[in-house]
Amino acid sequence: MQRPFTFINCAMSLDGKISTKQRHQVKISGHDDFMRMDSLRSGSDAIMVGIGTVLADDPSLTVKSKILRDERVEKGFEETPVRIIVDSLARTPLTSDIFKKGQGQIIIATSRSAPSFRVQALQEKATIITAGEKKVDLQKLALKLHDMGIKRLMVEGGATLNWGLISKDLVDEIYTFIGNMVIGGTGAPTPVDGAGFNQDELKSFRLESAEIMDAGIVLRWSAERK
Ligand SMILES: NC(=O)C1=CN([C@@H]2O[C@H](COP(=O)(O)OP(=O)(O)OC[C@H]3O[C@@H](n4cnc5c(N)ncnc54)[C@H](O)[C@@H]3O)[C@@H](O)[C@H]2O)C=CC1
Ligand SMILES: Nc1nc(O)c(N)c(N[C@@H]2O[C@H](COP(=O)(O)O)[C@@H](O)[C@H]2O)n1
Repeated sequence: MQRPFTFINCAMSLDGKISTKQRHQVKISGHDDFMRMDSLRSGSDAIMVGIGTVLADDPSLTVKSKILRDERVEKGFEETPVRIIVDSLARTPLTSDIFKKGQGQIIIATSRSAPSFRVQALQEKATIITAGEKKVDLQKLALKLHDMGIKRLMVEGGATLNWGLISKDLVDEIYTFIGNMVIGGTGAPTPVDGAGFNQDELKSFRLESAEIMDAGIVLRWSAERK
């Protein structure tokens, strides 16, 4: 299957949470880790998030460094990589920051269950890709994105989308920044939530590097294929 090279970047607390139990955003990364993330964004054809992250954090997903934006333009790319929201029911608010900041293509991936009036409203602002019946079929979406020229895809969560991609073997690398705070809370999201694997189904990743950064550490993992 021809699909983009796909990597997840996430930041978690030392107890393995990516936001509070109320899904409030926490500044886990420090300055250097945000710069590392910005550089990963800049080097990607597209950045993907789930609708849960849009509703919780309202990210813009733009490249923040002007130097990196200028470098992209010099190489003939848009300042902002393509931004993709995985949004089965087309719930993306029309007032989202993603529509206000940055430029370039925005893709909303929906399923056939999305109400047509919502899809029509979003069509004014984004390219709509329909894949799957009840929820977005991530394998089909990956194929379509590859056909559209997206060869390097950065995924910025959240917990449910990460599970959807990893459980379908669609992830090649994971960057995990581990920060120095404890968030706690039984219901607080972790880097990968969803249904979870059974004991005999676990996916393995190989540790490629570990670097002390800010008040924490960043790990790079690559998928071990069976
Ligand atoms: N610290 C960090 O690095 C980050 C933390 N976050 C946190 O993650 C939380 C949001 O995570 P979630 O609520 O889990 O939402 P999410 O961002 O993972 O979006 C999940 C939604 O994606 C949609 N989806 C459609 N098709 C899917 C499929 N086949 N598989 C999986 N999902 C599919 C569904 O509507 C699902 O509800 C927020 O609290 C946010 O702050 C988000 C990004 C980065
Ligand atoms: N890498 C990272 N470190 C943290 O400490 C975070 N809180 C997050 N959160 C995610 O970062 C994105 C913000 O994007 P914009 O600055 O609005 O472009 C968004 O995806 C958050 O969920 N990430």
